[in-house]
Amino acid sequence: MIAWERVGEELDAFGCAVIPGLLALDDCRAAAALYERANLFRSRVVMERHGFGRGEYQYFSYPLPAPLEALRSNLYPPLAAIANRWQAALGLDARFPDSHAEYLARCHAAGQVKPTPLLLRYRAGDYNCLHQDLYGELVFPLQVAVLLSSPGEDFDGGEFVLTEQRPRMQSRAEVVPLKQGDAVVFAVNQRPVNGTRGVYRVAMRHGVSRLRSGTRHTLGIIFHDAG
Ligand SMILES: O=C(O)CCC(=O)C(=O)O
Ligand SMILES: [Fe+2]
Repeated sequence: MIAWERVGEELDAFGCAVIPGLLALDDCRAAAALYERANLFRSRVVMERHGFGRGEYQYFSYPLPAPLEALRSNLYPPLAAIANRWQAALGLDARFPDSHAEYLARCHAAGQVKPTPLLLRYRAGDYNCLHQDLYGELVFPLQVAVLLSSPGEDFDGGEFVLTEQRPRMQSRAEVVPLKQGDAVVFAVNQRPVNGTRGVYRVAMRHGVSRLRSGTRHTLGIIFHDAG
């Protein structure tokens, strides 16, 4: 069982929350091994070629592997409830539908048809520059990354980091400690913050610090599709 109430509170307070042990260790190993199965993916990105960092990732093709499809659609409804709370706090009228199938139908109708779940692979010296996974007008405001490798065992360094850009203020950084199988839920872009003079928005970015040794795999679950 996922403690969604705590996850929601931490997202409200910090823009990120950990779900401990979202995947069992066997499932982590199985998911990381998919990286070698080129036929499962629609494209491969070598980060250095684009100035995104160092390391690589691949976007899955549709149909997604069944466990990934299930994870994406099962995580969506509780996250949509949080996202809708954020929409209200920001004074925005649009609401996210209850099911991921409905949300994807909206993405597809808007021309965002390409699947966005991805597997990432980092080796010694690799890193992922601070970024936002925006792929078109439709943006689901929360996303999930699952650490598939074991820190201190499979790799060292390579920490998940977030920054929060506050209006006319200095940025705040957050390092998220993860164990193998843990997931981090975080804001894709903007989130509401309660200030003394009402709600204001901050913009988040995420990335990964330099790997000191070993190999690190992650599974990224993004809920909007790409144009
Ligand atoms: O490797 C990571 O921990 C971050 C992956 C990432 O950028 C993502 O899932 O969008
Ligand atoms: Fe990302």
